[in-house]
Amino acid sequence: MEKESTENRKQARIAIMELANMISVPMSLTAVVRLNVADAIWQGGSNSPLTASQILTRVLPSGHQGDPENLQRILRMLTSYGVFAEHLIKTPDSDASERQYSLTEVGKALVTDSEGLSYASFVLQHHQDELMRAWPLVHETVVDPTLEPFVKVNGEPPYSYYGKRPEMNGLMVKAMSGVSVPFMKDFLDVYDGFDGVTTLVDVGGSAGDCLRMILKKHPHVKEGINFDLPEVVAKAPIIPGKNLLFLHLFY
Ligand SMILES: C[S@@+](CC[C@H](N)C(=O)[O-])C[C@H]1O[C@@H](n2cnc3c(N)ncnc32)[C@H](O)[C@@H]1O
Repeated sequence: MEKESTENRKQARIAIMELANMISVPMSLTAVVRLNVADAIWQGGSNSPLTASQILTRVLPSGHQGDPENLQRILRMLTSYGVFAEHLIKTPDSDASERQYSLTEVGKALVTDSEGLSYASFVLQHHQDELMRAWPLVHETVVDPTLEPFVKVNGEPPYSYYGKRPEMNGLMVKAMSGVSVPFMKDFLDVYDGFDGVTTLVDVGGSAGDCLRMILKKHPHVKEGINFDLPEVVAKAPIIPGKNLLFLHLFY
């Protein structure tokens, strides 16, 4: 075995500490989403680097100063994971520099677009209390796989649980739209597999975004069927001029 004092061994110990503390990364991401930092920096496309104090003046109600030092700690953490770019700017009246932050391509995914969508809802959806409470039980799936952790802590499977809670159901639908709409835009630019299709079924189609976009791009598809759960299709908008069916499975 290698000697305890080798550089490799030291690096390995640091790696374990980093892994043990990994939760700080997604939780910091959730913090900036809750504070709406990405929209505050983006401001219609300017993406001008801002200090933590300047960001706070944009995200907090007037009269609330907040704690720029704590925000800066979160921003620095996420800078090391490529969400923000950090700029060291010399302050005019001293030799000191101040830290300013803009959005990287990764950070821009959190900016609300013209359709009110972004990846922010996906972040929030994944970090709701009900899901977070299930994570400490992952090891139990090895010992007894009959009940998934979510069911153990919440009493029923995720989708039926969401269905009874309009807020969770709405967040799930919004998270899916935020992820799928930009994906489908790129996908439809290159995919030609819908030629000859007249009826299309989207199984688990959520609010019907993918179906809506396909039907718009391919008018020869006359009928779309969004096959999803009752609470989900209830939130799906109608597509004018198209024969769109909303079906659901009772389980
Ligand atoms: C990960 S989401 C995918 C959403 C959508 N396809 C998209 O890409 O945006 C999975 C979808 O499956 C649906 N689903 C889950 N269980 C279902 C069931 N038993 N019958 C029909 N749909 C179901 C959920 O409501 C949800 O909309």
